[in-house]
Amino acid sequence: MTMVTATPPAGIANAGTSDNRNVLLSVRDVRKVYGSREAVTRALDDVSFDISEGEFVGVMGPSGSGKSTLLNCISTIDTVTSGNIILSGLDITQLRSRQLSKFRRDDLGFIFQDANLLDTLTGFENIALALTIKGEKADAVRAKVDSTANMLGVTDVLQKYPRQMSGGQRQRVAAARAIVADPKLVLADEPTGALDSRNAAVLLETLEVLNAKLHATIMMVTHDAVAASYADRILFIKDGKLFNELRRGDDARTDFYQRILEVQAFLSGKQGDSPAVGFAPSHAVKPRN
Ligand SMILES: Nc1ncnc2c1ncn2[C@@H]1O[C@H](COP(=O)(O)OP(=O)(O)OP(=O)(O)O)[C@@H](O)[C@H]1O
Repeated sequence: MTMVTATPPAGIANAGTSDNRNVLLSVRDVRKVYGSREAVTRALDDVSFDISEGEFVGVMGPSGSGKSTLLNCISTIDTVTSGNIILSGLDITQLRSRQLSKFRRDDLGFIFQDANLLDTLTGFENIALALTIKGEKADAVRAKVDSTANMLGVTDVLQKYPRQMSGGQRQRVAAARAIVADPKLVLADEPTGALDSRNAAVLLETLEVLNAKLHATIMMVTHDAVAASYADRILFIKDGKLFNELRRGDDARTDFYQRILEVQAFLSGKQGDSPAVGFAPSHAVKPRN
């Protein structure tokens, strides 16, 4: 295991040193190349940023820009070609298989597009699984599951099986499962992708609760500007590179949403004039009047 002290990435002033909270995650000069010879894809091309403890960060970008690759490298499902990913001082690109399993189990929580609950387990059992695997005592498991379920409004479905729950309830149970073991980082991959707008809003409010009340650090990949507007900060990726960063600051969510739409429009080529070309920290992109 390699312990590394996080330093700001070279060449990008203040890149992603999000605020004065402690840095939890440092992604440093990460490159991911698929294929070889004539069929090479640089899915990630020297990507560097930090995420602070307690931050809620969205990752956006056009299809094929490298969002899933980034998430997969951070979750250690995929390996980087070069560069480092440091979580709480631990360089996770250097972990071996047993350490990797422990890291995924103890330090990460996952929320996927489809809830990925186990069909043969009740809501309670699904949420409790991570704690049970860790060997926690039954009383502690019950107390943690009950309080997390209560916080996320799924107490009523704890005895139901996933097929007996609505899509929104399944996603909230999945959110409870992601957070119950108190992971350092929650990774969400298009968590609202399979939900209608009402259930999406409930899930996003759930993520807000995880972030604000339970101080969960969340990194969420999304195509959806509404979903992204719940985050504190958005990283935009284009062609495997960090293209821009937006911070919500004190903006109302609706104002932040408008600024996100502006960058999205530019990224998809629908707007001729760049709102802020290049990776620019903080409030670089302002809404136009
Ligand atoms: N296993 C692989 N082998 C070869 N190329 C890959 C592989 N996985 C991803 N890529 C390529 O890497 C690039 C980034 O893909 P990635 O899935 O990270 O994009 P994305 O931003 O998540 O896209 P989407 O929004 O469509 O899910 C794409 O050009 C993709 O074709």
